[in-house]
Amino acid sequence: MNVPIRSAGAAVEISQLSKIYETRENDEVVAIEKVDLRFEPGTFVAVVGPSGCGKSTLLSLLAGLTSASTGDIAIDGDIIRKPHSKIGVVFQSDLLLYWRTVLDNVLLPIEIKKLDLAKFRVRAEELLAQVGLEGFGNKYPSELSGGMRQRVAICRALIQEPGLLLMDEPFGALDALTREQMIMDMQAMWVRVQNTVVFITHGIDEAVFLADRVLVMSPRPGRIDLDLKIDMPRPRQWSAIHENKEFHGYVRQIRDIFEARGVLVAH
Ligand SMILES: Nc1ncnc2c1ncn2[C@@H]1O[C@H](COP(=O)(O)OP(=O)(O)OP(=O)(O)O)[C@@H](O)[C@H]1O
Repeated sequence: MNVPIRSAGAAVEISQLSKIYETRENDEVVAIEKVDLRFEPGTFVAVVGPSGCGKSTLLSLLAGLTSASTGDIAIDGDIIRKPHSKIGVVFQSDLLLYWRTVLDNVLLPIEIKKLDLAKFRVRAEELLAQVGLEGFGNKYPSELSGGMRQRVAICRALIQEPGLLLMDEPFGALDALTREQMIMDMQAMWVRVQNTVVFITHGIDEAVFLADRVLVMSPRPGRIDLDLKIDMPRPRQWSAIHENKEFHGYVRQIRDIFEARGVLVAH
């Protein structure tokens, strides 16, 4: 029996969310300050902002890996205080276990939760096939390229059909050509799965290319400076995007915010 690939996107409600870290010197670092956001189910949200503005903190709060200082986050009405099966996470580093095969890495969350492995094996194989890794299930991570390993990490995050997929600079460690391919594949994957995605990146171009909404965060303490709706039809073509006037208009708006804030952005 085939396990459906499409997950129902989760609704996300963030209310008055703040995170204050205490340093070893007993100083307080306000990483996120009173953020209110709502993501409709099935929205692709990209988050950009200067280094240290609190992007990873926001993601970690959404993942239930860090506790909030004030406010809360609800996923389909459930308040998140710890990791949740409706949430999948992909980090910059693939974090695969080198002694497990590709298939066993994808199935790791199922094994940990003691769910029916046989049922999820079919889904794992389908997911691998969809990201171009058909027949790679028995390989080990060391036999794969960086881009292939990151695809495996994405399959692992999707294995439980999470309504919310969190991605923290997932293509940041890849070379330029692999990154372009991954951006196109990410679009294709998301069009199929249609879950809610929060995608953190330093790349304004990949944010605008992939997202329905781009959130621009201010320098610390992180607040939302701009909430930009990206109204471009899909599928979007990476090779043609740089000739697209609408694309440039969105990129310009984001750069203007950064420049007004004195944040340097690469050209
Ligand atoms: N565990 C911690 N203890 C103290 N301060 C922290 C801790 N984690 C993060 N910070 C501080 O909180 C702020 C936000 O950090 P965060 O990693 O969320 O930023 P970021 O936008 O993801 O940065 P980058 O783009 O460089 O990855 C920074 O000033 C950072 O030094």
